[in-house]
Parts: sequence; C-alpha cells; structure tokens
Amino acid sequence: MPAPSAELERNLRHFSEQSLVGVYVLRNDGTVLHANDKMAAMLGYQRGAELVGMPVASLTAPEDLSLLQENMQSRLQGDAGTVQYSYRILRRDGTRHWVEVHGSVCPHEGGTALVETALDVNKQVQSEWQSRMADRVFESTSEGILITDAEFRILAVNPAFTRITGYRPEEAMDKRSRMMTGPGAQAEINRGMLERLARDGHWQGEMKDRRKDGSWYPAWLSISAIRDNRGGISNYVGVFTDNTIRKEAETKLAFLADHDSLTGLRNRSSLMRIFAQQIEAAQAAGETLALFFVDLDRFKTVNDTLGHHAGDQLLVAAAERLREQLRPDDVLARFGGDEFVVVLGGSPPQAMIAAIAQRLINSILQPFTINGHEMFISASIGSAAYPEHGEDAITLLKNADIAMYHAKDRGKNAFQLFNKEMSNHALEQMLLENSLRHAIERKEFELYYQPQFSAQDGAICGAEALIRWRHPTRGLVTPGMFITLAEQTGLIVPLGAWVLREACRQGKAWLDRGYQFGRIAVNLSPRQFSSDDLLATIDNALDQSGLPSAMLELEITEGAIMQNPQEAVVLLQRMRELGVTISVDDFGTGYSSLASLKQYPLDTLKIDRSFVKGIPADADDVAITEAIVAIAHKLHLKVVAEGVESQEQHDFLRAAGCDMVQGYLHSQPLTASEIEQHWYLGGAQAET
Ligand SMILES: Nc1nc2c(ncn2[C@@H]2O[C@@H]3COP(=O)(O)O[C@H]4[C@@H](O)[C@H](n5cnc6c(=O)[nH]c(N)nc65)O[C@@H]4COP(=O)(O)O[C@H]3[C@H]2O)c(=O)[nH]1
Repeated sequence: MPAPSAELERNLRHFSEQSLVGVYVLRNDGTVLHANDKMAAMLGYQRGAELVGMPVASLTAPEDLSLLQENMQSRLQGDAGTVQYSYRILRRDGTRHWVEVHGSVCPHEGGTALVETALDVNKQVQSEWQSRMADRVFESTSEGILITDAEFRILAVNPAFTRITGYRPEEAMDKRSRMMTGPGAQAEINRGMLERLARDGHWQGEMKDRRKDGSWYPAWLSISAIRDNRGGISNYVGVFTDNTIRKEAETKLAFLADHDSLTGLRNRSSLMRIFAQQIEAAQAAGETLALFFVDLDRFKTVNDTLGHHAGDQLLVAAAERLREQLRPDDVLARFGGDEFVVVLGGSPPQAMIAAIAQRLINSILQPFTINGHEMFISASIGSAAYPEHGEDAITLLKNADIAMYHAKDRGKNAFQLFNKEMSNHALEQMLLENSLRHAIERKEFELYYQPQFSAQDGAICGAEALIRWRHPTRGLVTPGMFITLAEQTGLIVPLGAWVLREACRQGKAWLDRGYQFGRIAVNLSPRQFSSDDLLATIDNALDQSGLPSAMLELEITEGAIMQNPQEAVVLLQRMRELGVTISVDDFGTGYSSLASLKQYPLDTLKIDRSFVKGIPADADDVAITEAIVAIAHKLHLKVVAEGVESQEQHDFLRAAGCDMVQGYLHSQPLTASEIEQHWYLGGAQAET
C-alpha cells in the first residue's frame, strides 16, 4: 500500500483535531503516539499533545486495564481487525468516565500502531445503571408502589402492591386508584390533598384502603407529583405501607399502660386518673358516686398453698365474675394484689349500692375450679360515697379501705358502708400495717436525699438517704408515720435492706456519671442493728452495686448502741472491716457518756436537731453543742449538725468548729434527679 501523501496526512490530522469523538493512536508498547484535543478533553487535559508519550495504562481505570490490554494484544497479533468495547478511562482528577471504543490497527514505522476512536458514553451508562437500580428497587421493595396518570389511573404497580392489596397488576391497570381517590381517601381529598400536590408536589398521610378480599386496612401513603416539560402534572407516584401492625402495636401499648396485664382490668394509675375525672364531672353535674374497695378473703392462703400460678388463675376468674355483675360503663380496676375497685356513677341510690355490693359478694362465693381443684373464697367490700365521705380520690379510697377493713373485722364476706366514726387511730395503724406489708413488693418506696455541706467552705460532702412511701391512697408518706410501725412489726429488716441496695445503686450510678458527691449516708434502725444478717446485707448491697465501701456511711442512733453496748463494739468493728464509715445519729439524746465513745470505732457524730434548734439563744444547747464538737475533735471524729434552719445557727456552728451542716437552710431532702440538678447548678457549694 503506497504511503499517504503529505497533504492527505495533514488533512487526516486536521480531521482528527476537528473530530467530535476522541481519537488516539498507541504504539505497540502502549504509549500514546498521537491524541486529538477531544480525547484530551475527555481525559481532563487541555491539548492532545500533552498526552503524547504517556503510557495508556496511566489513562485507564485500573479495574479495566486487563480488558484494554487483551483488546490491544488480539489486534497486534492479527487475531482481530477492528474491535469494539467499552471501558473506563481514568481522568486527570482521578474520576472515571465510560467510553465506547472502536479500535483498529495501522502501519507505523515498519510495525503496527493501534488506532482508537472513543465515544463519551458516560451519561448513557450511568442512566442505564440508574434505571436498572430503580427497576430493582421497584421490584424488590417492601413498600407498595403505584404509578398513575394525572387522573389517578394506574399505569404500573410493583409486586409489593399485589402482596398488600391482593390485586394483580393486570387487575389494577387502567383503574382509578381507590387508595388515592376512593371513599377512604375522601376526607383527605377534602382536607386539601389535591391542592397540596399541586402546590408542593408532595403529600403524605394515612388512607383507609380496601384489599381485594374486601377487608379495610390503614395505608400510610406518600404521593409525589411528576411534572411534564411544560410544568403540568403528568403522573403521580404513590408509595405506601400497610400500617395495621404498627397501629395494633400502638393500641396494644396504650392498653398495656392503662391495664393490668393479668386480668386486663384497668390498673391503679389509670383508675386514679379516671376516678379524678369522674369526681370532676359529678361535681359539675351535681351527681353522686359510689366507690367499692373489694378485697378477696383467704386469697393469700390459696396463693401460698397452691402456688402463684393457681393464684393468678383465681384472680383472673374472680375479675371476670366481678365484671359480669357490672354495667359496661361502671369502672372496675385491679388496685393491686387481690384488691379491686369499682366506681358506680350517675347518683346510685343507697339501696342499689347495697344490692350491687351483695351481687359482687355472691358472685365470688360460688366455687372456683382451678387446675381441677374446687376452691371457695369470699370477698369483703367497703364503700364510700362522693361527696358525702370525701371530695377527692385519695380520701374516698382511704375511707372505702377503712370500711372494707370493718367488713373483714365483722367476719369477712360482708359489705360495709363507711361512716365517720370509723376513722380512729388504732384502725388507721392497722390499715397502715396492712398496706406496709405489700408496699415493698409493690415498689411504693422512694429515696430522697438531703445534701450535707462543709460548714467551713460550703463544699458538698455527702447526702443522707431518707425514705419516702408513695402510698396509693395517702400520697407521699414521711418516715415519721411508718418507721416505728415497721420497727414494731419487723418489716424494717426487709425495708432497710431495700434502702441499702437502692442507695448503693444510686450512688454508683452517680459515680459512673462523674458526680463528686462525697458519701451517701443510710440510716440503720435499732432493730436492723440487732438483726443477724446485717453484715451480709451491707456486704451484698455493696457487692451488687459496685459502690466503693468507703463511700457508704451508716447512721446508727445512739439509742441503738446503748441498747447493748458490748455487742455494739464487736458489730461496729466488723462493719468497719467492710470498709464503710459509721456515724452516730441523734447524738446527745441517748445518755451515753462522751467518755465511753472512745471504745467504739466511729467516724462521725451527728448533733441532734433538738440542740441545734436552741442555738444560739438557749445557753444549755449552746454549751452541749460546743462540748460535743470539742470532745469529738479530741477523739478525731467529725461533727455534723442536723436540722440547721437559720443563718444564725449556721454561723454559730461554723464558729464552734462544727465540720458539716445539714438542714432546710441549705436544702430540703430532694429526689435523686433534683439533687443532681442542685449539684450541677450549685457547683457543689452551699450558698452560705
Ligand atoms: N425540722 C427540720 N427537719 C429537718 C431539717 N433538715 C432535715 N430535716 C429532717 O430531719 C430528718 C433527718 O433524718 P434523721 O434524723 O436520720 O431521722 C430520720 C430517720 O431516723 C428515719 N428514717 C428516714 N429514712 C430512713 C431509712 O431509710 N431507714 C431508717 N431506719 N430510718 C429512716 O426517719 C427520720 C425522719 O426522717 P425525715 O422525715 O426524712 O426527716 C429527716 C429530714 O427531712 C431541718 O432543717 N429542720
């Protein structure tokens, strides 16, 4: 073949430079011999000349290099004349770009050169890829998708649409979408769905849709409007899910929050809310209400002898019997354990109240068959009426409880209406004891914390844990009302163990969150102090919580030590060996001689509130306080003054050398979250 004339070669070069496709010629060693400007532009360079001499490998995405090399080899070996293939070039900025190449060979200096014309197909490849992906999403997503025209006539649906609605694509095609326009959607259309779509191009909300089998279900639907070139809406794309399961879960959760999981009756907290609303409504309408407090007699015996499972079955059956005796709008709640509460509205007359109570009692008297055993129990019912026996839920519940107690006292299986003579002290105590027995398992106790501050510089150095009882009918009860009773009945032992566990748990939680609060002080009552398992209880509380033992301070009253001074020495010594610190509470009231103190392993003395109260006016209190501080310091003990209410008391105590102060002047006892706030805000400093 004759060599091209110089003119032809010039023209070819010119043609190559003008070309809209990229052209490059490679030597058989893979370096660039010639490249046009279009090729250079595709690769991110200014001029084709810049590429001359560069190895084609550096202009190719590494993952496609072997493909390129194979194609070059087959041409160089004469196996192929022209080839066509696509690969990714590597641009100057490191990005990749798809090109479609037509490759051939031409003679060059007695050998062969490779000629490549490259077409930029990047956009095309990407859009094909996107459309493949969109197809895959359309096919495989769990959301139903439907595409309609501007009149909501269905053009396409995906498999999930069929799964949710039951309609196959051919059944849905060309029909107007009922979900978007049908009766279930009417309210939304009226509420401006179409305007929203026209204005914002998007709408979402809940639709009622009907499946092929005729059943309705809630669909969470989101519609997007697609516009044509002239800006008009040409299509809608709807994406929806079947909301049934979520709705059911929401309803179930709401139900669980308000109902007792065993019997399905209202629980105590929802009863209190409903009852308060009923009282308000009755007050507005000038109506009366009747409240029953129902307690199953001998339930505990069944539970103890046949086990919890049988007990549970009995409760469910008893609840069902009570429900059968009432009208649907009477309120029936499980108050706790074997106690139920009924509220009758609409001014029930006295005779009717008694008749309904008797019906409830009779229903429980019928034998129950549980696990093949026949069981006989009975019920005692106390009743109180609004507004005659109380104007708020708590008072009415308390009075119905008192009346119930009277019914039990009269030999059980009876109904008793409350009257004012019933509320005497002895009975109150009995009731209190009764509910105290259930209070731990019902988680009715809380700990409050009163901070202790350094008298000298105001820094926080500890907090005393003080128990509170959130009583179901009496509200927040302070320890003065029940600690003595708990002592007398022995309930203080499990209660005290709970206090220890809870205080240690809370202390460790604060520690983990970085609070510097010094020590947590926990009161030990005399009965706890003499209980055999005290050391094990302390050890367990520390062990379970992980609170360092040095951060726990145990407060023992002077009286408790004096009850048995010899044993106290040994016990205190062993407590010390656990690593806790020990303080003597109410110091000055227990007639211990100050001199005898030195035989006890103590860390702190707490000056009783009764002395603090008198200072600085009362000379005796002043003298006692000064003496306690002086001797305590001689014995290397710290002194805390409790019940500090005034600035004068504080100033006096500071001047007397008292180490720490605790009292309303600085802070009331606070809930765990309040005291955190206090530390944070107060920068752990008392203001005085
Ligand atoms: N007037 C006055 N009172 C102040 C002032 N600052 C604090 N107080 C109150 O004084 C009591 C101090 O606790 P305590 O002497 O150990 O006296 C305690 C303690 O003996 C006992 N107690 C409290 N929690 C527990 C506990 O968890 N276990 C045992 N065994 N006893 C506890 O009940 C007692 C009374 O506790 P609270 O009612 O919480 O009463 C707390 C506290 O609220 C003040 O400035 N002025």
